[in-house]
Amino acid sequence: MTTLYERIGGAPAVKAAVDIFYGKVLADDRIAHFFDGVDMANQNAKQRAFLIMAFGGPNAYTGADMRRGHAHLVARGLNDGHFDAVVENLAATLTELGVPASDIAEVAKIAESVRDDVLGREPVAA
Ligand code: HEM
Repeated sequence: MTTLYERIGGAPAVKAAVDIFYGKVLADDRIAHFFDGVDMANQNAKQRAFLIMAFGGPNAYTGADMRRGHAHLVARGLNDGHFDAVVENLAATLTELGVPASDIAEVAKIAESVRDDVLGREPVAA
């Protein structure tokens, strides 16, 4: 049984998606300002880590890391609308790369699983 990460194309797909995704994020006035002053040398590694996690691939991050990694952004007002914008840009990137809608839906679900951690709040009861 192939994993979502493998189906999407594994590491080469991540590589292809990084530039498209990052270009979209930086062109998006809703969220570009969060990346002001972020170390560009680190950005590529960060984007890769982001995408591998979103594709359900092997990653070294936990929910606690996601809280720590975004706490300074929450302090700057990071909210659900910003999170939605990132997921939207990710879905648009994958659509451009020809990923089927069913797989994109699964990626969005994985992103949802870290929403409360990224936004620094306790999980809301379903
Ligand atoms: C599915 C949701 C998300 C995932 C999986 C994710 C993943 C990551 C990862 C792995 C890092 C690197 C952490 C580290 O090692 O330092 C990171 C940092 C970062 N994330 Fe996210 N992220 C998500 C949502 C967001 C959102 C919604 C925004 C803003 C709109 C955002 C903006 C940033 C920025 C600016 C950094 C770099 C911070 C810095 O270097 O100062 N992320 N993210």
